[in-house]
Amino acid sequence: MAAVRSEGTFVVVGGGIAGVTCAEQLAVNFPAEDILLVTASPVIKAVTNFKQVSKVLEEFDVEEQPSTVLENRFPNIKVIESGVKQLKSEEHCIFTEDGHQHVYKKLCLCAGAKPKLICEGNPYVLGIRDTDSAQEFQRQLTKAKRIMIVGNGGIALELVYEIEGCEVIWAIKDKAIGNTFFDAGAAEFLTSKLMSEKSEAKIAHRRTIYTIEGAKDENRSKAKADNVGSALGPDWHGGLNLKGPEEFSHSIHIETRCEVKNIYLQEEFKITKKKPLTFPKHQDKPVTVDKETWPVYVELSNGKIYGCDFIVSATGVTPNVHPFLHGNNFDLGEDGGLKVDEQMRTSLPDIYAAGDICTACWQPSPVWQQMRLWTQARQMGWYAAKCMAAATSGHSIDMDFSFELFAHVTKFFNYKVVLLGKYNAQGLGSDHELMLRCTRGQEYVKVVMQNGRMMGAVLIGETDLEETFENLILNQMDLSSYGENLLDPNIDIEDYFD
Ligand SMILES: Cc1cc2nc3c(=O)[nH]c(=O)nc-3n(C[C@H](O)[C@H](O)[C@H](O)COP(=O)(O)OP(=O)(O)OC[C@H]3O[C@@H](n4cnc5c(N)ncnc54)[C@H](O)[C@@H]3O)c2cc1C
Ligand SMILES: NC(=O)C1=CN([C@@H]2O[C@H](COP(=O)(O)OP(=O)(O)OC[C@H]3O[C@@H](n4cnc5c(N)ncnc54)[C@H](O)[C@@H]3O)[C@@H](O)[C@H]2O)C=CC1
Repeated sequence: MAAVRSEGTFVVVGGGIAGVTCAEQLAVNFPAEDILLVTASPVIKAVTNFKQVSKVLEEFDVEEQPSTVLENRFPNIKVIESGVKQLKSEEHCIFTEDGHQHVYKKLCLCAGAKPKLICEGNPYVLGIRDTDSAQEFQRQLTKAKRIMIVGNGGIALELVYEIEGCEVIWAIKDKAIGNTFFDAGAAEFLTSKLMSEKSEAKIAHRRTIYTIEGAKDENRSKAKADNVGSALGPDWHGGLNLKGPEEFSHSIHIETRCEVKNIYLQEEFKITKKKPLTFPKHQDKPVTVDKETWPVYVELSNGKIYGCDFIVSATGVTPNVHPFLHGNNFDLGEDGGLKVDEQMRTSLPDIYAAGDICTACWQPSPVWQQMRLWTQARQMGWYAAKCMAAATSGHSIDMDFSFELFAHVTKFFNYKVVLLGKYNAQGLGSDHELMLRCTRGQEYVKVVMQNGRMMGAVLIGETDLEETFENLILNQMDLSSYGENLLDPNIDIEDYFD
């Protein structure tokens, strides 16, 4: 097919939250110009029901929409559903799979990230990123008696809570669950919730088993995708039936402080003649999975070997910089993302980046850090468009307020979770203090203090403290004189600081 050369002005690559937000904002700024949104996925992600909860905290839904919906809302946006196969930055041009090329005045790369799998190319190792990979996971789960989940971040936390009717072996490197979001205290609070709520269970006759290898209370309570689609987000599992074939609700066994050493397929395993561990012995085991053989065996660094039906690698993401950016001399961050400065510019002229693909390399506010999250993808996409617009008229703009304070609101184990600032004392060294308030089964409040100032907070449950704490972190007021009263449940802290 003959190449068609279009003279686009602003080109955005990626139909996820970062790319769509960037294109929308460019369309508003330049109503008389065409904005090209080039995306490999057949649907785009749109932010709906946006709510600014407080100065920095925001909540919104995310909808998959056909690209025509976006084009109808913004007549100057043209969506091209085709993957970019090559960028020629010196020629200010991208080449798409459909044989076309598009010249840009300014380009914003928002191609997201892909799962960083523990073992690439192994058909028994699944990553979850987009709708297709989530559906493939669901399909395989319906037949699975036991799976292994590797990783201790957002996806793993959500999966262990949602999966029913299938034994789950959860292998984590750390000694407590949820290391990307929580410290050991919060992890324990959540663990007890998982044990109690799930055992009381949605359906009374179902039984839950929960064991943590190496933890103090070792006993249970009774209680393949190509990854070109956009990343899933809040409530991604809501529409999926995450149910295995068995009749119990939960059966989770956690192996702490270990990594995957080897993965053997059934045939390889027979040759090595290793003896698999059976599921840890306990009296109320709800099901006996007396299979002699499993499709795949996982050897952990603690020497244990588990057979299972498949493995979910929930082990983080890698920015999508290959292969289409190959041959361009981008500066990359340590995590492999495109380095961007405080104006969202990459190291190459007229090329910006936003969302999961980029690595923020500006001097951040003392209470902000990058995390590859939905909210940051939206904020970066919006801000990148503003920067592109300003640069077009020869200006630069001040960093957007949303980068002043890290703020994330989400849900884990059915609890509202708010994370603010240096919520895990990230980068503060030993020079900090923690204050805690915890009511089992109800709320967990932790604040991180340094020199009498609040630097971060973890709020689990309906604490109603987010707005006040957000202000206290932002204004860096000296709180030394309040001491522990700060978390006294009998003091209405909102009134205190009004
Ligand atoms: C299972 C799961 C649950 C999550 N839950 C949450 C949550 O609860 N809260 C939260 O804040 N965050 C959550 N996240 C993270 C969040 O989804 C991402 O941080 C965010 O969606 C990233 O947006 P993005 O636009 O940068 O990238 P993506 O959404 O990955 O979009 C990238 C886009 O680029 C396109 N693309 C890729 N390569 C090319 C190419 N060569 N040519 C053209 N187009 C290309 C893709 O088709 C896609 O449209 C979750 C992620 C996952 C995987
Ligand atoms: N509610 C929320 O906010 C959610 C956010 N997300 C986001 O989606 C993205 C993908 O999620 P996750 O894959 O869970 O990434 P993640 O970054 O949240 O967690 C990755 C986990 O894998 C572990 N890990 C990394 N390499 C490993 C290895 N080789 N062996 C064992 N463990 C290893 C890390 O220690 C970490 O616990 C992340 O950006 C995450 O923040 C995902 C789900 C929910």
